[in-house]
Amino acid sequence: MAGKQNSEIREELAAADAVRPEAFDRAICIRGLRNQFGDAVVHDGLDLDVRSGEILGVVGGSGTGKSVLMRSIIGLQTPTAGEIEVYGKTLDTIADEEESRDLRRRWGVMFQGGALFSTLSVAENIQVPLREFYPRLDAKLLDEIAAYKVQMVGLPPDAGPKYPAELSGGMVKRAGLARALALDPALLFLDEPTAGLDPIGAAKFDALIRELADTMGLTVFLITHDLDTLYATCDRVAVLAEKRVIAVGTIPELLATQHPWIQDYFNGPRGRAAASGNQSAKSPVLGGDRNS
Ligand SMILES: Nc1ncnc2c1ncn2[C@@H]1O[C@H](COP(=O)(O)OP(=O)(O)OP(=O)(O)O)[C@@H](O)[C@H]1O
Repeated sequence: MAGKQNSEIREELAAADAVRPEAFDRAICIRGLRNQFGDAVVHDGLDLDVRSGEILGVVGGSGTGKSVLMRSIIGLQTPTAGEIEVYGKTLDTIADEEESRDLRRRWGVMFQGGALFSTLSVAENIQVPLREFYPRLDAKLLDEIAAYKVQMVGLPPDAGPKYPAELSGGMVKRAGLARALALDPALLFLDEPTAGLDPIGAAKFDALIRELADTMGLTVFLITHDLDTLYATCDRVAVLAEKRVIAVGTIPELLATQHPWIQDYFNGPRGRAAASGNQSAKSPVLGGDRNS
């Protein structure tokens, strides 16, 4: 019976491909975005394209609206004005609930700090989006998928039954990533994934993101303050300042611009240290101590 249900679900999935990410050169297209809270204008005339298959780093000073931008894209924040398309669809104008669900299951989100449910085990956390989108999946398959995701992010198998409070900071991040990957998304949003990790743990996490993105063909929207992460993982970087994206490109391209914030950011002492560290450790080592 369970097998029949699961095969039916797979057939439904194949049939319900209203959104086909592989058909789009640009995963995300934003034009004229404005976000305003009371008198405070956070974004004004913000344009940004995220290319399919790239890891795009998003940087900017504190309060420049990186998280608000991410929340706007995934529909948690209704913009004051402007247009946001994800795989050619605009979330707030999709009338059909099925189509909206189809779009939302194409992305996974890892919020700042992991945002795991503290009363659920790691495996149960991973199963939350699966239960939401596929309520008829049976318990055995849910457990199998959770175990696979645990392995995929480099957690030991015994991490599945553990609760977030029993995990190290690095393991919490990996569990958050596993949950974000639960639905096999095409698009992954990461909000400061390495914040709070020690440099070795952060480097391992960077390598994990790069490896997963390459093997799964993911498009990644990655908010970070971590210069090492930019050098280790990102194909391009978008810079938020002056209420919009002032520049987007590879790090060498950004370095060629004369904008003072960009120069301070990449050519300041930390930027130079990250650049030289990137030269001497081009490919951080995967694996090793999986507790970090
Ligand atoms: N729901 C809200 N209501 C009012 N103001 C908000 C709301 N959400 C965000 N803001 C404001 O929008 C601005 C941008 O916030 P956001 O969290 O996007 O910044 P950020 O660039 O991600 O900052 P950080 O790097 O410090 O995380 C801040 O001034 C914040 O106080």
